Amino acid sequence: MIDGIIIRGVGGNYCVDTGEKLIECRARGLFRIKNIKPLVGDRVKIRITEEDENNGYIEEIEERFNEIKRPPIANAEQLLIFFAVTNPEPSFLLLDKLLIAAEINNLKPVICFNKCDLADDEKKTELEQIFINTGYKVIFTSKKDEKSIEKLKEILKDKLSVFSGPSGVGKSSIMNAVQPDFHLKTGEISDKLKRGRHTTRHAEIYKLSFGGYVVDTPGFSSFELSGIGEYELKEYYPEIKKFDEGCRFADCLHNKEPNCVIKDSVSEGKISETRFSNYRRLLEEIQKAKKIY
Ligand SMILES: Nc1nc2c(ncn2[C@@H]2O[C@H](COP(=O)(O)OP(=O)(O)OP(=O)(O)O)[C@@H](O)[C@H]2O)c(=O)[nH]1
Ligand SMILES: [Zn+2]
Repeated sequence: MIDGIIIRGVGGNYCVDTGEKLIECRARGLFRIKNIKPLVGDRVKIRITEEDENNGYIEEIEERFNEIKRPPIANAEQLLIFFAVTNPEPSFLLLDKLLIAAEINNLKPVICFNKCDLADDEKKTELEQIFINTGYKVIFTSKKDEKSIEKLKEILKDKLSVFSGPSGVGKSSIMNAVQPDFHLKTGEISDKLKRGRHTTRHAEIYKLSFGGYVVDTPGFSSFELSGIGEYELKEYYPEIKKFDEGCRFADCLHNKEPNCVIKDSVSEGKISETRFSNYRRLLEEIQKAKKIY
């Protein structure tokens, strides 16, 4: 049997990349009986059919370490969270929601501020400071800056990465800068894909010539905080967790309680005001939703 990764799945046909070539596969009936549906991103073992060396059967599916829903993809490793330094201005609330989504889905987040040719060093430092003490990786890219593209390539190399972020921040441009023939490969279907991609359930990951795969997923932006409890929210803010031991109340929500050390950490600049105010907004959203139900 040969190892491979499912890179595309349409109507029960799966395209498996073995590293050497692409094999069109069907799944063994066994999976249907067990109610397992192969997913794009699945690591599989396949058997080539005797009649045709370009066709095969999926015999085994390796255990998944995660699974995202929209689009359905298994084993994604990183979430690239794209925003522009400006034009459009970044929404830090949406950015935080994407960080939480990454955490929930077991993806390593990488914050990527694109169009950095439009920002000076002061602006970049300001953006970096927002994520002080979070431990999150923050990078700056520009399609006009070859060095920044090389750095991004190192991050993407040999991993399955999901691109997320709002429209207009430059995700497609960066994909094309990372691999110029993306444009050609996706070009023919891109118009149709663009119109349909918010509703389409067909998922596909794109192979990088230097190793690794990427997928663009606008669906990830429309993320809801459903399922997170009010006391759980702070678990998704590493810098709050870092300083929250000194808080006199073990169950402090760091919102309206008096003498909260987290508020001191904010005044001291150890936690950014932007992040803290987003935390409180999300907390209020969660509390409001709780009252409705
Ligand atoms: N100055 C500057 N402009 C950029 C950069 N990257 C992209 N742009 C411009 O930003 C606009 C949007 O770029 P796209 O690549 O289409 O953005 P997108 O995130 O893929 O948008 P959707 O496809 O709608 O999700 C285009 O006019 C690009 O030329 C950059 O690094 N610097
Ligand atoms: Zn507190």
